[in-house]
Amino acid sequence: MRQAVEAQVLNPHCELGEHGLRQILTDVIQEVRRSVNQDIDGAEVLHSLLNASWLQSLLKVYECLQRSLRDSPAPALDYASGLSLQLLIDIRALPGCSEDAKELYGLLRQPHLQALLSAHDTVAQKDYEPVLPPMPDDLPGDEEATRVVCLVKNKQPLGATIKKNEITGEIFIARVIHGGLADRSGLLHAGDRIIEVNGFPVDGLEPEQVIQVVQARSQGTIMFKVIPITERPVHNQTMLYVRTMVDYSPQQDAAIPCADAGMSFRKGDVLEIVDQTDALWWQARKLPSITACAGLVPSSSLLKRKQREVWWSQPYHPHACTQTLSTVEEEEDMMTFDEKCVEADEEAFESEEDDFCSNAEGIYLAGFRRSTRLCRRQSRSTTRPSCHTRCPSSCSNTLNSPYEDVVRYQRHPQDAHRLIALLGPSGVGVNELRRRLIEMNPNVFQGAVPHTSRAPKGYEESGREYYFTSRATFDNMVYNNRFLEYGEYKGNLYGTSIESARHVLNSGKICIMDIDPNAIQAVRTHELRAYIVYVKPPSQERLKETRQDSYITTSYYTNRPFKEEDFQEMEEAARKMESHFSQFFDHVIVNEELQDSCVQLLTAMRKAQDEPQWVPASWIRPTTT
Ligand SMILES: Nc1ncnc2c1ncn2[C@@H]1O[C@H](COP(=O)(O)OP(=O)(O)OP(=O)(O)O)[C@@H](O)[C@H]1O
Repeated sequence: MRQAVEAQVLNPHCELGEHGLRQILTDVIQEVRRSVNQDIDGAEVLHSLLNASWLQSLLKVYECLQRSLRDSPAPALDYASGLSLQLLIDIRALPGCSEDAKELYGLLRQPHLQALLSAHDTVAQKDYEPVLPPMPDDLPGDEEATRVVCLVKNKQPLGATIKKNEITGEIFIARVIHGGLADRSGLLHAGDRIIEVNGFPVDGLEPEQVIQVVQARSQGTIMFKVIPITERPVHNQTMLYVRTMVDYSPQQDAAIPCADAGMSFRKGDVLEIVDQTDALWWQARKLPSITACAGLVPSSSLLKRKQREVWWSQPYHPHACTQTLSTVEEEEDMMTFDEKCVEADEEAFESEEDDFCSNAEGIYLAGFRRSTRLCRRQSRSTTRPSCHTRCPSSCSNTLNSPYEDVVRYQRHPQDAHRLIALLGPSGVGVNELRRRLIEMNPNVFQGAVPHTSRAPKGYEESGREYYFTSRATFDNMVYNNRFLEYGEYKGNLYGTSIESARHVLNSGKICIMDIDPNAIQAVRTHELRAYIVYVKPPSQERLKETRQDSYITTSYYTNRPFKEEDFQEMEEAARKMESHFSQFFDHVIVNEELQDSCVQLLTAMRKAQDEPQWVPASWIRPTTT
């Protein structure tokens, strides 16, 4: 009896159709998922859910079902359309019929009424019930021991992997993919033993042969006879969201149980981990998710292991680890049911150009010092670093872990603003954009005032152009990890301190800084909650067109127009920056037209402060390491 009921549930004729209950349920799930992803205020979610039209429809369906269960309505007759036909014949045969009879004749002939009566008869005769495939004759007497599961396959994969017990030759379901057909049926589980597929006994077959049997029917009903696993493990899955720190391609991973069930990702993608039961292979969805079906991804420990292996094999290409993922021993015998699957001297600069400029209202654009920028550039061009960054305690963890735990975060209007950190290859326009933004909105944006060990000039004021400190004090601040980044240029020390950024944020303004990529980790902290904007150069052609009247800051005393090789250098530097750090970019602006880029930057700023964003979980739940 139970087998028959399960088989009925899976039969396509029993479904309510594309726009029926199933569709409503799918909409509900999507809607709830969207709301959860948005992480908006709980009351708001509840209110919109309760008001939603799909929920009303669902409740109506539920009430009708309840009423029908309670009243068990029985049809007065199940041949209403036949009766109406008889009536039509009788009325037509009447010698002189009344106006009422004529009206009744006209009504009964209406196609809508005939369709209604026909539908009535179908329901009354229970003609809608599924036509099941005949039950196998040789079902064992012990009804509980086996289960017959009919799945209606509509070109989509079945979403399960299988494995063979090499000693007994028995075939088992290895895993069921979340959201796949098998999972949605709720009738197949990891550990179930498959006895037959479409009437073919599968014991002793190779997994590939089982797959061939399944593939023989790409559409329609597929019948499995299984012995359900006796004790299904109970897993209390916690919702986990991660940002990927590496690229992954299942097609290049020989160890994945089933490449077709795998999910590729690029660094920076946010994944929802829906299943962590397997220590090696997790199931995940990429956000924002458009498919309900999850995919296999390596677990954190497995991915770390893969990274280490590549590190050892290619010690001079630290970032190649993410491209060639290979060796890990796996369930060799794992197969899927699916298609193909088997499981400068600053003085000179300053006198020449107002690098440190103030506008008519006396707005000081701190942090634009050429010396700091040149010190950074010098650091990049020499093997001996002259520019250093602070590494917070969580930094090494983030760098080592292929997945960073993230949560949805929206800044509370009363909280300090998030720091905005701009970065990009030298010459792309980071400082130009920052300068324009501050000049346009001096009450909203402000730079962090840098520190220097050099002596102040006559017109300079400490805390305005720079914080002037002695070398010993500067060294002490370095020792105490108080700089986000610092470096030496022409014998003087320059740096931006955490306190300086904090000072701007505490004043209620948005602190906007340009940083070296190596300082990303230093600003991605619980306190500063940096929003990283990467300024990307456009194509070489567009660079040539847009930078015709622009001047590059060189390490010499004068600026000069851009040359072809500057653009090439910029492109190369951008490529490297993206390949090493793109996972940390919250927003990317391709700096073609300055005006457009400014607007884009302003929009990004607003989003960063006012809209929910994925941020490291440690910002919300700070660790005490
Ligand atoms: N979209 C653009 N169109 C035309 N010129 C631009 C554009 N963006 C920036 N520039 C110009 O390019 C030059 C270099 O820009 P900027 O000084 O901002 O570079 P940067 O990214 O800060 O690099 P660095 O820190 O090495 O100086 C400036 O003259 C600036 O006005």
